Amino acid sequence: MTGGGLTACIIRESMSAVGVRQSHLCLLSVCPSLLPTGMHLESISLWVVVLGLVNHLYFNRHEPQSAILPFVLLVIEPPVFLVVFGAPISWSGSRFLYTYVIFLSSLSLSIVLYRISPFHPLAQYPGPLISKATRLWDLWKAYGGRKYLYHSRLHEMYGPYVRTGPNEISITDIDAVTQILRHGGLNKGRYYERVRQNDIPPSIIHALGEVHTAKRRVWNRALNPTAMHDHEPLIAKRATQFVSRLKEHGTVDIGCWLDMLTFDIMGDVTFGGGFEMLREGRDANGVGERIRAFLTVGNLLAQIPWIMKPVGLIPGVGQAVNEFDKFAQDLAVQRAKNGAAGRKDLWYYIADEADLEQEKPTLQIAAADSFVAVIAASDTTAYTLTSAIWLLLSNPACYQRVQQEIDSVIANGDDPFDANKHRELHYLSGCINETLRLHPALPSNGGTRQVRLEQPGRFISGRYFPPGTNVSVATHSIHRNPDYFSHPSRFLPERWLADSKLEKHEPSAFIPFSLGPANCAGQKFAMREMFGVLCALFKSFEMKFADGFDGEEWPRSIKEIFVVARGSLMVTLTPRNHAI
Ligand code: HEM
Repeated sequence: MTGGGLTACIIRESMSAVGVRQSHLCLLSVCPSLLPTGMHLESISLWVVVLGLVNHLYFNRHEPQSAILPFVLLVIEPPVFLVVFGAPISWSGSRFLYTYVIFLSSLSLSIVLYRISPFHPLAQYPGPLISKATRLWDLWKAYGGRKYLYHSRLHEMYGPYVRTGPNEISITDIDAVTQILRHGGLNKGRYYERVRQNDIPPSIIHALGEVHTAKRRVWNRALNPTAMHDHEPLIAKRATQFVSRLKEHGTVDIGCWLDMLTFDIMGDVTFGGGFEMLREGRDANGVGERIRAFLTVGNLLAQIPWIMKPVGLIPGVGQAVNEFDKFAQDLAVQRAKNGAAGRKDLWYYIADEADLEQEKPTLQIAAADSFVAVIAASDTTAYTLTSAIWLLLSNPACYQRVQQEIDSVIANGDDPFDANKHRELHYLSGCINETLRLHPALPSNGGTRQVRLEQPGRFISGRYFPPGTNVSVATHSIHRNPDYFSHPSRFLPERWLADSKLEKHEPSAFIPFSLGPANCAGQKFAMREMFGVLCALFKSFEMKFADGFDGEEWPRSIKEIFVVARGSLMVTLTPRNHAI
């Protein structure tokens, strides 16, 4: 064996020992005999460029599951290459550095040129050059919480199909969106992978295929009309407490109080109680903070799924996620210990306490799913209610009309939570729909869907989506598309009334709860809650923006973090003589 061959052999062995698979070593097995002996810097540079191109070719076909392997390879390849192919060991550090620069430059350049070239499989889709070249641009927009607004502007410029990443298309064509989300459409993509990569069991949000179907069966049972009989009194009880707590204050951040209300409701409905934020007047356990930290970090990491694992290992970054998981586990353990408190809460169904499923979930799995109820139901509903109040206060004529309607349907002393009365509140229904249209709680419908890399490409609405394409459903843009709704940016609750005169109104383009088998499991619950809370508020108070509060500024505080985070909405409440 020659000296170079022996070195290569040692390196191969030691790399195998640290877990680098044989197939990856092929990157290093460019035959030494091809190289001239006693190579000069120039000829080495050429071969390092080739090494960069070989890496691109390899990773282009084998998308990394995590950045750890590519990172290790990128760090060790240039020095290994030099040693294997006989560069003098006496070479100075600056020459090694030079080799790295050449290697990384050739690799990056080749990636970028390919992505923006006409040879890329998504080349036919229009979009900004920077988005075609790198995901870092979208990551930056997501960091500011305004990615959905940026995508909306791109759709106005480029049309219904926009390339928003090297392998990502954002879509506003509702025919395509329906095909993507319905049965047989596209699976949830790598955005949802954080949990799938870890030891944490997937919740309903992350699960795919049969696992999802089984979970969804349980959720449907937990929120069906019979189960709702148990949940509804809890909503009414908390909403009544909410009103009486508000009466103790003249001016409040209504968004913050709505957060506390929805968390308390979901604490009761899911775990038989435990948060008591309304009583304390604050989020004493930091539940909301933990959820928002978890969603913010998760949403950013998910923009580039393969960096999730290594970045998650950085202290502080993974901490938000881990703390959150532990918190969910603690609540589950507590509830399992306390029992059902005489009522069938969501835990009763999710943990299958009635033994209806073939396989009973472990405590860890049930904890993951039941905490989804708190995440999925609280911020979404609180944000929609806050937006409804903001939109009504910003449109005084609509405010007057909805108040008159509620007063005429729900007489003083009547139950504002009566579902039969809610069915008569057509204008209020229009206000809620219009809020969901203009301010969808998941502005990008959650994460991306994907044509999986290992599957054949798909034709959707007559267009080809090659394997590996991520597809983003731009709910916010769809809802504000003039092809689907007349005066799309205006708050016009009457567009939802039977006698509406507005020319364009496309109900199939109204998707705040998503579509298909993974649509919102709690849609009816959310509607019941929002009708009840708004009726209780309008019967109890006159509302106006607090003195000195700039109502027009509030929308600028809205940030997408999968769901939505937003700033304070200061409102002055004056009790009415319409006691509930
Ligand atoms: C205004 C309030 C709400 C809105 C706008 C909303 C919207 C959505 C959307 C868009 C999704 C799809 C997410 C994705 O594909 O990643 C979703 C999923 C889900 N939502 Fe809601 N939601 C609301 C309230 C609720 C409530 C109150 C509950 C429970 C009581 C709930 C439970 C769920 C669950 C369990 C899922 C996952 C469904 C599945 O994967 O099969 N949501 N929601």
